Amino acid sequence: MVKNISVQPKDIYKDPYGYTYSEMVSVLGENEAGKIYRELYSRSKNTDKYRTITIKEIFRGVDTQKYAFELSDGYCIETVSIRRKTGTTVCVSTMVGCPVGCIFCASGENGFVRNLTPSEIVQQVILVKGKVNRIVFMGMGEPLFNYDNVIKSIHILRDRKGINFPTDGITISTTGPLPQMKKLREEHLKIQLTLSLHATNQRTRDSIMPHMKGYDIDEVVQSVLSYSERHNRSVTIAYLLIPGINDRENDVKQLGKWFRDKNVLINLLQYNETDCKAVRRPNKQELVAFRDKLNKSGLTVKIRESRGGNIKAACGQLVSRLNRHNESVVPKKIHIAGLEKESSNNDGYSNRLKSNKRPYTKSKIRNGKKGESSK
Ligand SMILES: C[S@@+](CC[C@H](N)C(=O)[O-])C[C@H]1O[C@@H](n2cnc3c(N)ncnc32)[C@H](O)[C@@H]1O
Ligand code: SF4
Repeated sequence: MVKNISVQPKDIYKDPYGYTYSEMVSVLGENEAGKIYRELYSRSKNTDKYRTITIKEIFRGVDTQKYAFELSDGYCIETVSIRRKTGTTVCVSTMVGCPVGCIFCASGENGFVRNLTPSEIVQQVILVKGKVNRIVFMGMGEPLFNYDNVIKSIHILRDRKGINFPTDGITISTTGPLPQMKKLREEHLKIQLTLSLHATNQRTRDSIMPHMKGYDIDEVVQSVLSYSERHNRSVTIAYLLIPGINDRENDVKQLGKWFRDKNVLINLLQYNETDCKAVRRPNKQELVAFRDKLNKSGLTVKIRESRGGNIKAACGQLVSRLNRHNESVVPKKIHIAGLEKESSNNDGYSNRLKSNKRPYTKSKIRNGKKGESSK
């Protein structure tokens, strides 16, 4: 039972999109913010206008846990916590679904449903167990397409009167929409930035990241370099190695041309399994060979260690399985630039399965009591 709650729910929830800035700060300043959230939720769960989130299920891996959260309107999101020697990293979601529809990522398979509010983003950090020392915006959704709410959530997390989270420990990973990249460059926020590039020419990028078609690849690259220069810090280029698609000599050459002698780390990603049949996971030798070629052309490269694959918690595997009516959303087949992919239309609703089949079992975590997932 939480004592001394100085702020009543009705005072806090003024904004339908979550707490206002100062109100959120006053809640987090209570030092027991997690408990308070749960208390507020238990008082308010019968009404839809309070945008609290609640743990529906926890999937446990070795050092990785995946949280399925239920939102107040019945949608689900997933969040991952990774335990490291130095502390816990939380990988937060910014949307239900994703409009970008990258062919290799499960998060965009059912299209975009809605943006998360600042409070829904912040609550993911607070409800996760462990001492969080890194927050990465690498869960479901494209953070910069939910720009205002993501920035607001960062202001809340870093507030001195709140949990005072160091901005340095926050990373945004983005596909690089240009207007938002320009805006981000001008923010007084020294966050870490990762650009999900994944290709070295427009045609390839368009075919694997369909919604980014309108953005010139060269300008996207220049915008991340410009962020690096303005803030005098290293940026990361995420490059998902897809054999036969983006692993040619020309790709090595172009990456060298763009990033040699720049303050850039290339992060090579290995495909984590989703339903996409058009992408093959490279083996370790292929990854190492590509890394060596990049190294030879003067680039700093790291192979990203992937965790949580056994509980579908690795990059690109997070999904929102339920719609607002708690029905499964089932992907249908579409064709993108000759590449076959499982996906649905963009509204996220019309492929509802009218059956009662639910991918999640009923919550095993009730009233703070946790249990093993059935997965
Ligand atoms: C899920 S995204 C979320 C952040 C943002 N939407 C983005 O694309 O950068 C985080 C990272 O996971 C990568 N990713 C997506 N699907 C993947 C998969 N199946 N295997 C490995 N990495 C994947 C993305 O390219 C991106 O670099
Ligand atoms: S990789 Fe990122 S942008 Fe692409 S569909 Fe997944 S979440 Fe969206």
